[in-house]
Amino acid sequence: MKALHFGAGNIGRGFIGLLLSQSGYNVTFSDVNKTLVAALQQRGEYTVTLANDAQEQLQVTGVTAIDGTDADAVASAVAEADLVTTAVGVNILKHIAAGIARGIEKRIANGAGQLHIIACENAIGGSTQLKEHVFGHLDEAAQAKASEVVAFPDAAVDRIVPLQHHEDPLAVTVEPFYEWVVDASAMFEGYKPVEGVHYVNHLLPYIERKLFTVNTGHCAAAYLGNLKGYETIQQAMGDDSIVGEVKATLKETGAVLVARYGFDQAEHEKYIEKIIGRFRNDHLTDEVTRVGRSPIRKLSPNDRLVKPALQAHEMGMEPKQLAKVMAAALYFDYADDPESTELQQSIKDKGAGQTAADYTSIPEGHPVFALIMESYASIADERK
Ligand SMILES: NC(=O)C1=CN([C@@H]2O[C@H](COP(=O)(O)OP(=O)(O)OC[C@H]3O[C@@H](n4cnc5c(N)ncnc54)[C@H](O)[C@@H]3O)[C@@H](O)[C@H]2O)C=CC1
Ligand SMILES: O=P(O)(O)OC[C@H]1O[C@](O)(CO)[C@@H](O)[C@@H]1O
Repeated sequence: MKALHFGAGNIGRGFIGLLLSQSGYNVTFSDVNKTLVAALQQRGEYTVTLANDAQEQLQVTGVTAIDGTDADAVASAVAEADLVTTAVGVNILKHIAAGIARGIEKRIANGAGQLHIIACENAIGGSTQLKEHVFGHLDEAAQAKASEVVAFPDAAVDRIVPLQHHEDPLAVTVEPFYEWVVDASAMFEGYKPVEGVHYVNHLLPYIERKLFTVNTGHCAAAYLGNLKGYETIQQAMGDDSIVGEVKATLKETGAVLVARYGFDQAEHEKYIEKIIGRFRNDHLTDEVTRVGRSPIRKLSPNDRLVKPALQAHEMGMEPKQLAKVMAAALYFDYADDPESTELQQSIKDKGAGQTAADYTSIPEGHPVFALIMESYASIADERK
């Protein structure tokens, strides 16, 4: 069985590629990073290390790679694959869509079998977004055919994989925990399950629980830690006041999740405690600049801060702590992150209020907007 995975980065090698390989797939990675592609082609294997006391090592074999900029190679790989997955970043999905569309056309012409394409990104409806990009490259007749033979089930993926600092470009150290949940209701009947994947018929509670707990909590630690000058999440989580603020943030999202989806309160509290323990894993070094990366994406309306804050407001709560994290995100100033530089430039040009309104889409005058600006002003006072 052949799997094609877009993105041979940290999640690609350390999570999705590993699980696919363990399920018996020969994995081909498509990536634009020439170093990674050449190393995968030459060696055909790599090592995943689990960040625990035992430092257990898992060997991933039978892998190779193609150059993601080679349109013919990408289309052929899509045409021949039994499963396609991605972990490139949700904003990159539009860039891989044309190659996937050409591959689908080839599959249709060859009479190839059904195909699942699963985007493993931190976003609600990642595969659905990818489908829209792909279908934008197909004419009406091809779209109709593609709908019969290609499905795009949405997914939630959870495993902390920090930036890697090894001599070997393929080596990857990952936290032991993982969760990969896939929407089975969008899959063709008789699909072959991937070992370790949890298939569910209603994905929304899982993706929102994950995004609004793991990702909201993690970025809270990053943005609040950054304000205090910490360089890593581990340092930030060594500060009791930050841990208190992360917990207060997750209390707000937790209230929304429990009310919306009927999660058991005590179980949800255990889920939060487990996640706080994962953030603290001292076998990992996770830079706040990685976890806070892409602040514009993180401040966008459908993401981990704005969405639960507006849901909380609609339910009659006052999401003060989520607003504080959004305000802290506006102070995330990291020159190597293009979204951070864009955000800082916007604050210089238009002011923090207009910037917050533009990127969060929360209108000025909305009570949550007022909370963000109150926090922004008190952070400014503290920094004087
Ligand atoms: N690292 C983590 O802890 C987690 C990350 N995620 C999500 O997984 C996705 C990937 O994240 P990471 O692996 O951390 O990022 P990464 O930066 O390590 O990997 C992304 C890879 O995609 C490649 N890429 C970029 N453009 C491409 C293109 N046009 N075609 C093919 N490959 C391309 C890059 O060269 C890179 O190797 C993101 O959506 C992220 O939100 C989800 C859960 C955990
Ligand atoms: O690109 P993003 O959304 O920051 O993704 C990385 C995040 O996902 C996580 O791995 C959680 O699954 C966190 O480590 C990290 O904060």
